[in-house]
Parts: sequence; C-alpha cells; structure tokens
Amino acid sequence: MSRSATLFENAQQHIPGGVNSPVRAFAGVGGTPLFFKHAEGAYVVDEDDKRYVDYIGSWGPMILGHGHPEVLDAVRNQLQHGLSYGAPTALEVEMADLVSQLVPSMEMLRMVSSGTEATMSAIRLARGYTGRDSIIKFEGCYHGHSDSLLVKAGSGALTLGVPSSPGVPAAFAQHTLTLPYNDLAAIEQCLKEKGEEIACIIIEPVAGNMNCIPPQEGFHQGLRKLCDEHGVVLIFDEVMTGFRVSLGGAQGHYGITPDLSTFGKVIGGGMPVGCFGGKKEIMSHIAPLGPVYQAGTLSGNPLAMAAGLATLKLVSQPGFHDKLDSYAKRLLAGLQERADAAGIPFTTTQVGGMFGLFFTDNKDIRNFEDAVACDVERFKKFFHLMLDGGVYLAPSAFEAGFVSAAMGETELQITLDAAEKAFKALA
Ligand SMILES: Cc1ncc(COP(=O)(O)O)c(C=O)c1O
Ligand SMILES: NCC(=O)CCC(=O)O
Repeated sequence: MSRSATLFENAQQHIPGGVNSPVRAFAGVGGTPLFFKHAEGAYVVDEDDKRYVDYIGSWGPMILGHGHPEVLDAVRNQLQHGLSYGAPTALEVEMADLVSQLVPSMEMLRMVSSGTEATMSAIRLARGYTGRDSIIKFEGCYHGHSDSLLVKAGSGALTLGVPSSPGVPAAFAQHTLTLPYNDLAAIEQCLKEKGEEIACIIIEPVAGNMNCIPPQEGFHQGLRKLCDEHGVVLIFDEVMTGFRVSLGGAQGHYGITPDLSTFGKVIGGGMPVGCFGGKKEIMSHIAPLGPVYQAGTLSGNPLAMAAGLATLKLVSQPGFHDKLDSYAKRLLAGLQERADAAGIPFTTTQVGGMFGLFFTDNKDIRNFEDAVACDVERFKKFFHLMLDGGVYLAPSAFEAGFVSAAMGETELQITLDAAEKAFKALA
C-alpha cells in the first residue's frame, strides 16, 4: 500500500472524507488522493516521493511556483517580529496602496482571511448599501461556501453533485437568483422584472469553477450597462482571476470597472488571505466608517501580508503575465495536436495563466450546460493517465487549470509526453 493510501485510510477516522476541503478528495475522478510532503518550483512531491508537474498550484495561489525564495525570505523576515498583533500594521497600508495601484477600481479595500469571507462580505455590503435583499449569481460559478452563494454552485459542490447545499435555509436561497453564464438577454429580462429587488450581480469574470469558460465578446460590457441602468452593484469575483489573467485581473484584461471586487489566492501568495473593495462611496458603508458590520481576528495578518506583498511585487515585473500566457498557449496547442492525432474529441479554453480542458466536439463552450455535456468519464481516465505520467491536474472535470512562472521547456515536455500517451490510451 502506498503511503498516501495508508494516510488516507487513517485520515478518514477523524476527518470527514479524509480531507479538509472536498475538492481534494478525488471524488470526481475516483481513486486515492495524493498526500504531499513537499513542493518546489513547478513540482509537488507526494508522500511516496513521486514528483508531479503541478497545474493546481494550491488551487491558484502559487502563480510563481512553489517556495519562491523572495516570498520565503519575506515571511522569514516578518516571523522574527511576531505572528499576529490584532492591530494595524504598516504592511497592511502598503498592501492597500499596492492593490489600489494595480487595480484602480479598488479605491478602498479590506483584507480578510479567505475568498469565502471576501465574497460573503462584499454581498453583505451590497445589500446594506442598496437596501435590497436579492442577488444574482450564475449557474456553475463558485464564490466560496457562504450560505447565499451555495446555490447552483460550481467547483466541489458541482463535482459532488450538490450544487445547492442542504443546510442553506430556503429563506436564504430564495434571495439568490441564478442565471446562465454568458446570456445577456436572461439578465436583461430578470432585471426588467425584478431590478428593484436586486442588490448585486456577482460573477466570476472568467468562470473557473465549471471548468474554464471565458466571457463571450461584449458580455461584460453589456452586464456593466445593465447594472448601471438598474442601480445594481456589479461585483467581480476575482479570487481566481485576480493578478492571474493579467496584472490588473480580469477587469484589467477586459477593460471593465466593477463597483466591488473580491480577491484571494494570489494576493496571499499561499497564505490564508482574501480581500474585498471597490468604490469609495460603497466601501464607506463598512464598519467602523459605516453601519455594515464586517470583522476578523486575523484579518491583515502580518505573515500573510508579507507573503502577499512579495508575491504581488514579483508578478508586477514586466513580462510576467506574457510568459504565463505564452506557456499556456504552447501547452494547449500541444495538447490539442496530440488529441487530434489520436482522434479524441477535445477542446481547450484559456485566458492568461488559466485554462480549461474539455472532452467534447463543441468548440464554443459558453455555460454550465455546455460544461456538463462533456465526456466526464473520459476526463477521469485522462486524469489518472496524466497522474501516472507525472502531471497533477485538478481532480475534477469542473475546475480550471493554472500554470505557474516556474514552468518551462522541461515541464512542457513532460506534460506533452504524458498527454500523448494518455490520448493514445483513450483512443
Ligand atoms: C472564484 C472564487 N471565489 C471564491 C472562492 C472561495 O475562496 P476560498 O476557498 O479561499 O474561501 C474560490 C475558491 O475557492 C473561487 O474560485
Ligand atoms: N476551484 C475551486 C477552489 O479553488 C476551491 C478550493 C477548495 O475549496 O479547497
């Protein structure tokens, strides 16, 4: 028995499903989850000493690759000064200044400890600001696991077949309206009927929790316009896309100014961090400036700020995102070529350092329905064949993949060699 299998057996004694987050459980692909003991650069190393090229990157944060020396130094340096003060720090001010410089719509912002907290707080703020109760989200988008947002959700909820979770009171869920992604007509219709009840629309500006689905041309522009017409707060959930699809996130990439945005993952460089912010006029409603309450014992934690700041400075270097984009493009072109050669119906999507792999003939994937219509069984086999070949993809057909700046020719070759074998085996 492998060490991972033994650990998994032991883990299940006292940890539900053996994991501290459901997406880690391999429920969507079958088999035993890998337990890791080390990560460095483009690789993760499991408890049985096998190395994998890592396309998960801790579900997004590790955009530099693992253990970047400058990030580790920043954490070590802060470590000598204490772990947490529960009081303001200069690091937080530096973080706020840097984020608002990199993402100009973030006129004011608050740090929290996870993406879930960021979206939950942004929604409370939008409700408090507008005095309206209902929100709109999109089918297959995942915004963390707060009650209002676990309705037709993507990611692990979708993988496990429970997009709308038990435990969320119907009275909460009824205030969450869900619409298909990339469908402006549906939004227009809904706002026409219920615009005055809608506090906000929250969207993953590139959907990454039902596989990876980019917005259609003009979708965000139309969304922005409709929100303005109906006094609805537009929230870009950039927890996944932030500092990844471009330095300015998806809003920078598509040239849209949301009212509020949420960040997580990259902004913490691998530490538990989230952030929400936006228009000063709206953010001024947050306590203690305004009446909408929001708080956190570890919010703005100095170690986390140190890791996040070091990461944001490194991703700000000229050419950083071009390099991610070019690796991703070569990766996907290589995969497509090998799938085509083996006669496997296969489609890819990509925005910057974020990508999707679909086992389907459909070359125009627009929404949840298209994502779930793909051949999930084939993906499962592909996932395990890639794992055998030393490549760690997200263990679900409904997750985006991530490239890191630590990836180069060697990793590309390992991945494409594994894929060539995998596609042949699937044919
Ligand atoms: C778009 C998006 N929003 C929010 C979240 C929630 O973040 P966290 O897991 O840090 O709570 C995630 C991922 O988990 C995400 O992908
Ligand atoms: N794309 C899905 C996530 O990032 C979630 C990670 C988790 O829930 O552990």
